[in-house]
Amino acid sequence: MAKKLHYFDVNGIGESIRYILHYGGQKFEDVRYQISGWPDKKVKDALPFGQLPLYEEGDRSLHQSLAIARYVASQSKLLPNDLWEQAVVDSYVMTIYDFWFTKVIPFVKETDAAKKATLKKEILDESIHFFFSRFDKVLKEHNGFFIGKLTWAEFILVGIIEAGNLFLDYEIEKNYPHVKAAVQKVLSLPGVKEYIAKRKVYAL
Ligand SMILES: N[C@@H](CCC(=O)N[C@@H](CS)C(=O)NCC(=O)O)C(=O)O
Repeated sequence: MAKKLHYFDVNGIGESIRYILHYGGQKFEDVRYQISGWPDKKVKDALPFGQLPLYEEGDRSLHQSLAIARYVASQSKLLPNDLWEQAVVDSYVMTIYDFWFTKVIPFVKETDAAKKATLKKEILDESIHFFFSRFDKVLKEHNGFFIGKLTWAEFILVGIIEAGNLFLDYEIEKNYPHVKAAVQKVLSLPGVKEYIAKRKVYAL
Protein backbone atom coordinates (compact mmCIF):
# COMPACT_ATOMS: atom_id res chain seq x y z
CA MET A 1 0.00 0.00 0.00
CA ALA A 2 1.34 3.42 -0.94
CA LYS A 3 2.49 5.47 2.04
CA LYS A 4 2.78 9.27 2.07
CA LEU A 5 3.92 11.62 4.79
CA HIS A 6 2.84 15.23 4.31
CA TYR A 7 4.77 17.83 6.31
CA PHE A 8 6.62 21.09 5.95
CA ASP A 9 10.10 21.18 4.43
CA VAL A 10 11.69 21.52 7.89
CA ASN A 11 12.56 19.23 10.80
CA GLY A 12 9.80 20.16 13.26
CA ILE A 13 7.52 17.43 14.60
CA GLY A 14 7.67 15.58 11.27
CA GLU A 15 11.32 14.63 11.30
CA SER A 16 11.09 11.87 13.91
CA ILE A 17 8.33 10.28 11.81
CA ARG A 18 10.68 10.37 8.82
CA TYR A 19 13.42 8.77 10.96
CA ILE A 20 11.09 5.99 12.13
CA LEU A 21 10.00 5.25 8.56
CA HIS A 22 13.58 5.23 7.29
CA TYR A 23 14.79 3.08 10.21
CA GLY A 24 12.11 0.50 9.42
CA GLY A 25 13.03 0.52 5.74
CA GLN A 26 9.48 1.60 4.93
CA LYS A 27 9.06 3.06 1.50
CA PHE A 28 7.08 6.29 1.59
CA GLU A 29 6.59 9.47 -0.36
CA ASP A 30 8.04 12.37 1.61
CA VAL A 31 5.64 15.14 0.53
CA ARG A 32 6.89 18.56 1.63
CA TYR A 33 5.29 22.00 1.78
CA GLN A 34 7.08 25.33 1.96
CA ILE A 35 6.55 27.31 5.15
CA SER A 36 7.09 30.58 3.35
CA GLY A 37 3.78 31.46 1.80
CA TRP A 38 1.85 29.27 4.27
CA PRO A 39 -1.06 29.00 4.65
CA ASP A 40 -1.64 27.61 1.22
CA LYS A 41 -5.41 27.86 1.59
CA LYS A 42 -6.15 25.02 -0.79
CA VAL A 43 -3.85 22.60 1.08
CA LYS A 44 -4.88 23.80 4.55
CA ASP A 45 -8.59 23.56 3.84
CA ALA A 46 -8.15 20.00 2.63
CA LEU A 47 -6.45 18.92 5.88
CA PRO A 48 -8.75 17.38 8.51
CA PHE A 49 -7.81 19.95 11.19
CA GLY A 50 -5.89 22.40 9.01
CA GLN A 51 -2.49 21.23 10.23
CA LEU A 52 0.43 19.03 9.26
CA PRO A 53 1.70 16.34 9.53
CA LEU A 54 -0.75 14.07 7.74
CA TYR A 55 -0.02 10.45 6.90
CA GLU A 56 -1.68 8.45 4.18
CA GLU A 57 -1.68 4.72 3.64
CA GLY A 58 -3.63 3.61 0.61
CA ASP A 59 -6.97 5.39 0.84
CA ARG A 60 -6.78 5.99 4.61
CA SER A 61 -5.32 9.02 6.33
CA LEU A 62 -4.19 9.88 9.85
CA HIS A 63 -3.48 13.23 11.47
CA GLN A 64 -1.68 14.12 14.75
CA SER A 65 2.08 13.57 14.78
CA LEU A 66 2.10 11.20 17.75
CA ALA A 67 -0.67 9.00 16.39
CA ILE A 68 1.27 8.80 13.12
CA ALA A 69 4.63 8.21 14.82
CA ARG A 70 3.19 5.47 17.04
CA TYR A 71 1.53 3.74 14.10
CA VAL A 72 4.59 3.77 11.85
CA ALA A 73 6.73 2.80 14.87
CA SER A 74 4.66 -0.36 15.24
CA GLN A 75 5.48 -1.18 11.62
CA SER A 76 9.16 -0.41 12.22
CA LYS A 77 9.19 -2.75 15.28
CA LEU A 78 9.70 0.15 17.69
CA LEU A 79 6.62 -0.47 19.82
CA PRO A 80 7.07 -2.95 22.68
CA ASN A 81 4.68 -5.94 22.74
CA ASP A 82 3.93 -5.60 26.43
CA LEU A 83 0.97 -3.26 27.08
CA TRP A 84 2.47 -1.81 30.27
CA GLU A 85 5.70 -1.05 28.43
CA GLN A 86 3.71 0.59 25.63
CA ALA A 87 2.03 2.86 28.19
CA VAL A 88 5.35 3.73 29.85
CA VAL A 89 6.84 4.62 26.47
CA ASP A 90 3.73 6.72 25.66
CA SER A 91 4.17 8.57 28.96
CA TYR A 92 7.74 9.59 28.06
CA VAL A 93 6.69 10.61 24.55
CA MET A 94 3.93 12.81 25.97
CA THR A 95 6.34 14.36 28.46
CA ILE A 96 8.76 15.20 25.63
CA TYR A 97 5.80 16.87 23.89
CA ASP A 98 4.94 18.77 27.10
CA PHE A 99 8.34 20.43 26.80
CA TRP A 100 7.71 21.21 23.14
CA PHE A 101 4.15 22.47 23.26
CA THR A 102 4.14 24.22 26.65
CA LYS A 103 7.63 25.77 26.50
CA VAL A 104 9.19 25.90 23.02
CA ILE A 105 6.09 26.64 20.92
CA PRO A 106 4.91 29.63 23.01
CA PHE A 107 8.43 31.06 22.56
CA VAL A 108 8.35 30.39 18.81
CA LYS A 109 4.93 32.03 18.42
CA GLU A 110 5.69 35.10 20.56
CA THR A 111 6.07 38.18 18.37
CA ASP A 112 6.96 40.76 21.02
CA ALA A 113 10.78 40.85 21.24
CA ALA A 114 11.00 41.49 24.98
CA LYS A 115 8.46 38.77 25.85
CA LYS A 116 10.22 36.39 23.47
CA ALA A 117 13.56 37.03 25.21
CA THR A 118 11.94 36.34 28.60
CA LEU A 119 10.46 33.07 27.36
CA LYS A 120 13.81 32.01 25.90
CA LYS A 121 15.57 32.78 29.18
CA GLU A 122 13.06 30.71 31.10
CA ILE A 123 13.56 27.78 28.73
CA LEU A 124 17.37 27.96 28.90
CA ASP A 125 17.53 28.62 32.65
CA GLU A 126 14.74 26.40 33.90
CA SER A 127 12.67 24.27 31.54
CA ILE A 128 15.53 22.45 29.85
CA HIS A 129 16.96 21.48 33.20
CA PHE A 130 13.59 20.43 34.57
CA PHE A 131 12.83 18.07 31.70
CA PHE A 132 16.26 16.97 30.52
CA SER A 133 17.82 16.20 33.91
CA ARG A 134 14.90 13.83 34.41
CA PHE A 135 15.19 12.27 30.94
CA ASP A 136 18.93 11.87 31.56
CA LYS A 137 18.31 10.03 34.83
CA VAL A 138 15.79 7.65 33.26
CA LEU A 139 18.11 6.90 30.33
CA LYS A 140 21.03 6.35 32.70
CA GLU A 141 19.01 3.90 34.78
CA HIS A 142 17.79 1.94 31.74
CA ASN A 143 20.88 1.23 29.73
CA GLY A 144 20.62 4.37 27.60
CA PHE A 145 16.96 3.90 26.63
CA PHE A 146 13.68 4.93 28.27
CA ILE A 147 12.68 1.32 28.95
CA GLY A 148 15.99 -0.49 28.47
CA LYS A 149 15.61 -1.03 24.72
CA LEU A 150 15.14 1.06 21.61
CA THR A 151 11.57 2.25 21.09
CA TRP A 152 9.93 5.17 19.28
CA ALA A 153 10.39 7.36 22.39
CA GLU A 154 14.10 7.86 21.61
CA PHE A 155 13.14 8.97 18.07
CA ILE A 156 10.67 11.51 19.42
CA LEU A 157 13.29 12.76 21.87
CA VAL A 158 15.82 13.32 19.10
CA GLY A 159 13.31 15.00 16.78
CA ILE A 160 12.27 17.47 19.47
CA ILE A 161 15.86 18.18 20.52
CA GLU A 162 16.91 18.87 16.94
CA ALA A 163 13.94 21.12 16.24
CA GLY A 164 14.36 22.86 19.60
CA ASN A 165 18.04 23.49 18.94
CA LEU A 166 17.20 25.11 15.61
CA PHE A 167 14.58 27.41 17.13
CA LEU A 168 16.58 28.26 20.25
CA ASP A 169 20.00 28.37 18.58
CA TYR A 170 21.22 26.18 21.43
CA GLU A 171 22.37 22.66 22.26
CA ILE A 172 19.68 21.36 24.57
CA GLU A 173 21.46 18.07 25.22
CA LYS A 174 24.89 19.50 26.06
CA ASN A 175 24.77 19.01 29.86
CA TYR A 176 22.98 15.68 29.76
CA PRO A 177 25.40 12.91 28.74
CA HIS A 178 22.84 10.12 28.51
CA VAL A 179 20.50 12.26 26.43
CA LYS A 180 23.43 13.23 24.23
CA ALA A 181 24.39 9.57 23.78
CA ALA A 182 20.78 8.71 22.88
CA VAL A 183 20.81 11.42 20.20
CA GLN A 184 24.02 10.02 18.70
CA LYS A 185 22.64 6.48 18.86
CA VAL A 186 19.45 7.33 16.97
CA LEU A 187 21.25 9.47 14.36
CA SER A 188 23.64 6.60 13.58
CA LEU A 189 20.98 3.90 13.21
CA PRO A 190 20.74 2.13 9.86
CA GLY A 191 18.30 3.92 7.58
CA VAL A 192 18.42 7.09 9.67
CA LYS A 193 22.13 7.59 9.07
CA GLU A 194 21.80 7.31 5.29
CA TYR A 195 18.80 9.63 5.25
CA ILE A 196 20.64 12.28 7.29
CA ALA A 197 23.67 12.09 5.00
CA LYS A 198 21.44 13.08 2.08
CA ARG A 199 19.08 15.59 3.67
CA LYS A 200 19.67 19.28 3.58
CA VAL A 201 20.50 21.13 6.78
CA TYR A 202 17.48 23.10 7.78
CA ALA A 203 17.46 26.60 9.10
CA LEU A 204 14.26 28.10 10.36
N1 LIG B 1 -0.94 18.42 17.77
C1 LIG B 1 -0.62 18.50 16.38
C2 LIG B 1 0.00 19.83 16.11
C3 LIG B 1 0.26 20.04 14.65
C4 LIG B 1 0.91 21.37 14.38
O1 LIG B 1 1.09 22.21 15.28
N2 LIG B 1 1.27 21.56 13.10
C5 LIG B 1 1.86 22.80 12.69
C6 LIG B 1 3.28 22.55 12.15
S1 LIG B 1 4.35 21.85 13.33
C7 LIG B 1 1.06 23.36 11.54
O2 LIG B 1 0.47 22.66 10.76
N3 LIG B 1 1.10 24.68 11.44
C8 LIG B 1 0.49 25.41 10.35
C9 LIG B 1 -0.89 25.87 10.67
O3 LIG B 1 -1.40 25.67 11.79
O4 LIG B 1 -1.49 26.46 9.76
C10 LIG B 1 0.35 17.35 16.01
O5 LIG B 1 1.10 16.93 16.89
O6 LIG B 1 0.36 16.89 14.86
